Amino acid sequence: MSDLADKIVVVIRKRPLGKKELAKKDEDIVDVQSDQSVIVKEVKQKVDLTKYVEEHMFNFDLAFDQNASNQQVYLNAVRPIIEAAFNKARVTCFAYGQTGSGKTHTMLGDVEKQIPGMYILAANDIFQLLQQPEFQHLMVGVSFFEIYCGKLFDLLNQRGQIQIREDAKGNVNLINLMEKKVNSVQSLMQIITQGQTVRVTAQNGANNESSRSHAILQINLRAGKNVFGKLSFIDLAGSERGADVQDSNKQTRIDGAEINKSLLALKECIRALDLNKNHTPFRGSKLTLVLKDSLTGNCKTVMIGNISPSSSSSEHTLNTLRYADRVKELKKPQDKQFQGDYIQRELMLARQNTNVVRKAYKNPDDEDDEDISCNSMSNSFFPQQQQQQQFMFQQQQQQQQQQQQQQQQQQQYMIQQQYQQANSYVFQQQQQQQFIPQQQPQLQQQQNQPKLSQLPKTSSQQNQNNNILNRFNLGSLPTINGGSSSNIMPNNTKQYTQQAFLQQQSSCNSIMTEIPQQQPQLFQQQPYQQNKTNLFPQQQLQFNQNNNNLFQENNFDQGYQQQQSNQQSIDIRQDSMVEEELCINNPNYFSVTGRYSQESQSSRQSSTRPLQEINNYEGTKYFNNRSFTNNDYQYQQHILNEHKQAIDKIVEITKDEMINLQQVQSPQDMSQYVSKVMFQLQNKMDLIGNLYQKMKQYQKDFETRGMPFQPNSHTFSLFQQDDNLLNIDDNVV
Ligand SMILES: Nc1ncnc2c1ncn2[C@@H]1O[C@H](COP(=O)(O)OP(=O)(O)OP(=O)(O)O)[C@@H](O)[C@H]1O
Repeated sequence: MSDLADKIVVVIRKRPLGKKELAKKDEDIVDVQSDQSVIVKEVKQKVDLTKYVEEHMFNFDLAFDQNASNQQVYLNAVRPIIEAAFNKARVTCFAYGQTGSGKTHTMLGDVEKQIPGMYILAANDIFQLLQQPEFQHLMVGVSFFEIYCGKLFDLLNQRGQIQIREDAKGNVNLINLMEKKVNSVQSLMQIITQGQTVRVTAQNGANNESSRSHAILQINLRAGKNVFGKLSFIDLAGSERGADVQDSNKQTRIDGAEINKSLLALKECIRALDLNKNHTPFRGSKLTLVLKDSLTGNCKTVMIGNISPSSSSSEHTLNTLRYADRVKELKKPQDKQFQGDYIQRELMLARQNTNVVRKAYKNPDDEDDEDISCNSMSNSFFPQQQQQQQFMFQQQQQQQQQQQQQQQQQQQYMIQQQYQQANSYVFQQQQQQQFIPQQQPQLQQQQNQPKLSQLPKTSSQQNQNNNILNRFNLGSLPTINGGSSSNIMPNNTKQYTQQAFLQQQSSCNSIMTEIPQQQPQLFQQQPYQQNKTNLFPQQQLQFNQNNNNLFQENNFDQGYQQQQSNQQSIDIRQDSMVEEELCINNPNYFSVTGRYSQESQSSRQSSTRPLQEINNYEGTKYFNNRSFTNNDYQYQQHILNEHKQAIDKIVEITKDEMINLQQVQSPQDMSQYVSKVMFQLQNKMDLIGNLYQKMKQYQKDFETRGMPFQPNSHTFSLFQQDDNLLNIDDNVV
C-alpha cells in the first residue's frame, strides 16, 4: 500500500444512512473496518430464493466511516495538497460517486447545517499561508465552470460557453473563461455561491440535474501573470449517469456516453500519472484535457470516493469502490503477473473476483453467521459458471501461494546480494556525496518553505476571513499553525447566504478585478505565433497547400462526413485535426529521421523528402512511382491512430460486456443483460464498420497513387517514435 506522499491518494468516504433510507428500512451494508479497509456486504439470492452475502473487501490509502466530519477528511487527505500548491505544484481534489453519495456535501459542505466543505477549509488555509512573507507577492484568481455534455460553461460569466484549444506546444487554453481576483475567504465564498446559483438556475431552465455535469473550481496562485501554484476542486457528475446509455431518450443517452467517456478517461490519466508514464491520454475527454496541466509534472491528486451505505445502492457502491481500486491497482503487487500485456490484464480483471467471500445471509432474527463455501452454491442457476468460479478461485489461491514463495525467495536473494555488494557500494556512495553540495541549496530552499504547522496564527486579514468562517461550524479544526479554531462561533448561515446573494452583483464587481483568462494565454501565445510565422513561413505555406491538395485529391473527408451524425466521432475528428496542426507546426516533427530537427531553415522549405534519401530505406521497392511525402506520412499516421482509438473503444466495450456477463445471477437478469449486450454489440459493429470503410479508402488511395498500403518497417519505426505527438496510448501498442 502506498502512502500519502504519493502523487495520487485515494480516499473512500462513507456517508450515514439518510432519512428516506432509514424509513425504507434499508440496511447498512458498508463496514469501514480500519482507516484503510472497506467491506461491502452484498446480499444476493439463489434460484431457490435463499439469500446469501458476498463480502467484497477493498483497501485504500484512507477510509472514513459515517462519523467522519468534513474537517477530518480535509485534515487527513486534502490539507497536504494545499501545502504542495505553495511548493509550486498543480493539485487536484475530486469527489467521485453516485448521485446522492455525498460529493457536494464533501466539497461544498452544508450551508444550512453550517458545515464547511473542502472549498472553504482549503480557502481558509490558503489565505493564512498567503500572509507568509515568502508568499505575499502572490495573488489569488478563481474560476468556476462546469462541463456538461462535452461543453464547458462559465459559472462566473452567465454560463457563457468556453472554448477549449490546445496549441502546438501542448498548452491547453480555455478561451473566454473568467478568472476573478479574490483577497479573502469571504470573497471566495461569494464567488462560489454566485457560481452555484448560476448552476442551479441553469439546471432548472434546461431541466437538468447537478449530477449530470462536472463542476470545476480552480484557484490559481499567481505571481504576476504566471501561475505559481494551482488548485482544482472537482465535484464530478454522478458516476451512475454513465449507465444512462440505455435510456430511451436520445439526449440522455448522449449525456450518459459523455459522462462515461470522461470518467474512464480520468481514470486512465490518473493511472498513467501514478505510474509516471511518459504519455497520458488527456484527449480522451474534455475533462481530462482541461486538467492536463494538473495531471502532469509537479502535481498531486486526491480522489475522494463517496459511497452510500444503503443496501439499495450496493451496485453503485461497488462500482465506485472498483473504480477507486482501479485508479491505483497497477501499483499493487498482485497485478505484477499481468503487467506484460495490457489488454490481457484489462480483460482478465473483469473476470477476477479475488476479494470476495461468500457467507450465509444473516437475518436480523437469526443468530448464526456461518461461512459458506463455493461448493454450497451448486444449486445455483448457473452450475457451470459456479464450477468455473470455483476453479478460478482455486487457481488464484495456488497462484497467490506460488507468488508468496517466489517473493520470499526473491527477498532472500536480495538480502544476500545486498550483503555481498555492501563493500563496493561504500566507495560509490562516497563519490556520490561529493555531488550533494550542489543539490543542497535546492533542498534547503524546499526545507525553508513554511510547513502548515509553522504558520503564525492571526492577523487583520485572518480576522476578516473569520467573518465568513463564523458562519460555519469549524468545530475542533486545528488552524494552520496547529492551534484550534474552536472559538469560531456558529452564526445564522441563512442570513449569510441571503447577504451573499444580494451582495453578489455589487460586491463582486466592485471588490474583485475581473481578469479574463485569455489575456495571459494571449500573452503566452504571442511568442509562439511569432515563431510559427517567422521560422518557417514558406514551408508552412507549402505544407498547408500540400495538405489541401492531398485532402481534396483523395477526398479524405469522405470518411469523416459519414460520421457527422455521431457526436463522438466529431470529437475524434477535431482531436485529430489538432494533432495534424501539432505535427505540422512542431519543429521537431521530422526529428524521427535524426536529420530534419538539426537542419537549417532553408533545407526545411521543401515538404518532400528527396527520392534518393527514401531509396536508402528498407522497402524502397514500394516507392518507385513517386517520393514519399509528408502528407503520405500524416495520412498513414492518421489511419494508424484511428485504428488504435477503435481498439481502445472496443476493449472498453468488451470489458463492459464481461462485467455484464458476470452480473447475470438469475433468469430475471436476462432481459436487462440482453438489451445491454445488444447495445454494446451494435456499438462495436459501428466502430468496426467505420474502421473497415476507412481502411478500404486508404487502400484505394494508395493503390491508385502507386503507393504501398502496407506500411514497411521504416514507416513503422516512424510511427512508433512519434507516439507522443500522435497521442496514441502506448499501453495498447
Ligand atoms: N458525510 C455526510 N454526513 C451527513 N450527511 C451527508 C453526508 N454526506 C452526504 N450527506 C447528505 O446526503 C445527501 C446527498 O448528499 P449530496 O447532495 O452531497 O450528494 P451528491 O453526491 O453531491 O449528489 P449529486 O450528484 O446529486 O450532486 C444530502 O442531504 C447530504 O446532506
